[in-house]
Amino acid sequence: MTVEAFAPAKINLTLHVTGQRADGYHLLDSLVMFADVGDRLWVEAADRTSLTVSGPMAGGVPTDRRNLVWQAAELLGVTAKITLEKHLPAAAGIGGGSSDAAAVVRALTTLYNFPVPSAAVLANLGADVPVCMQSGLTRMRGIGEHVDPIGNTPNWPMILINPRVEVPTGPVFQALPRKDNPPMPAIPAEWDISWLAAQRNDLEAPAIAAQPVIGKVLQELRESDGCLLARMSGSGATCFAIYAHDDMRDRALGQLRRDCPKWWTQPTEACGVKWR
Ligand SMILES: C[C@](O)(CO)[C@H](O)COP(=O)(O)OP(=O)(O)OC[C@H]1O[C@@H](n2ccc(N)nc2=O)[C@H](O)[C@@H]1O
Ligand SMILES: Nc1ncnc2c1ncn2[C@@H]1O[C@H](COP(=O)(O)OP(=O)(O)OP(=O)(O)O)[C@@H](O)[C@H]1O
Repeated sequence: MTVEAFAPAKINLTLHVTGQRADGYHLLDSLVMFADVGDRLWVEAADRTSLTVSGPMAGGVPTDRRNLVWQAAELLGVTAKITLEKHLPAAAGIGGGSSDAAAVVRALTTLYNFPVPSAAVLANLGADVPVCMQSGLTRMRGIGEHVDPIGNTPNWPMILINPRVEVPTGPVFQALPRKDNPPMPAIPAEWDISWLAAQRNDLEAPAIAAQPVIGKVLQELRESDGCLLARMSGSGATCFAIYAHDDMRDRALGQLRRDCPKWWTQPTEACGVKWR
């Protein structure tokens, strides 16, 4: 039997870095959503593990045990034939590898009728893997192992945009001058985009220092008509923008594709259906 799985892009709507553990990992307070764009996977039981990677973003993605999907099978103690179709750019701050790993954990636990490992165990694969087991809006804390579902993601018209520079996560965290920044306040029951705009991504400044083109992406988005909020996701370089209306989003997208044809640009909305 082959189990098909969808690995949606993870978007950090906010990312507050609030401290650092003795082992160097940073404490986070982040509001996370999942988009309707992502990678596709097919998983079936096999005598030994194999991985085939295809798709428009397959270039440079490891096809051996360096790939997080391979490590996900190892964590569960099983072997599997995994086919991965990459649509998300790698090292992009939208959880590509982590979302793929979470999708394989979901597929293999379904296939073998295994219990899903705890968030603390899944975090050993990557700090973003526990949150990627969720499908709705989620508050993530600790280094990523504390996940609290908040509810459905509002249906905003959005753009995801990556200027095609890879940003490794570790060095961006290390370049952060202050580790003890304020956490997010309590999320009001009636929160909206202006509340979101008052929050932060603390990794934005060090990521822009490493890759100044991220500053240009944010400026282009913020200057586009109807843009209510533009911010970087994760450790970058992917940024998101939320628009007042679909037609404004579509106009901005058309303009960005004409002006910056080499950038990865995707219209998106919240991933409304569970993982499919
Ligand atoms: C920036 C985020 O994308 C926000 O969602 C995540 O915190 C990163 O999650 P991830 O890519 O799954 O991270 P990992 O693969 O576990 O860690 C990569 C590197 O990022 C740094 N790292 C990661 C997560 C965290 N809470 N603190 C850290 O300092 C560490 O130097 C680590 O060696
Ligand atoms: N399934 C995978 N897809 C993409 N890259 C992978 C995968 N598994 C391992 N990698 C390796 O992990 C590195 C980081 O890629 P990934 O897409 O996980 O980005 P990320 O920016 O760390 O995500 P996050 O938003 O969690 O910080 C890549 O450069 C690649 O070598």
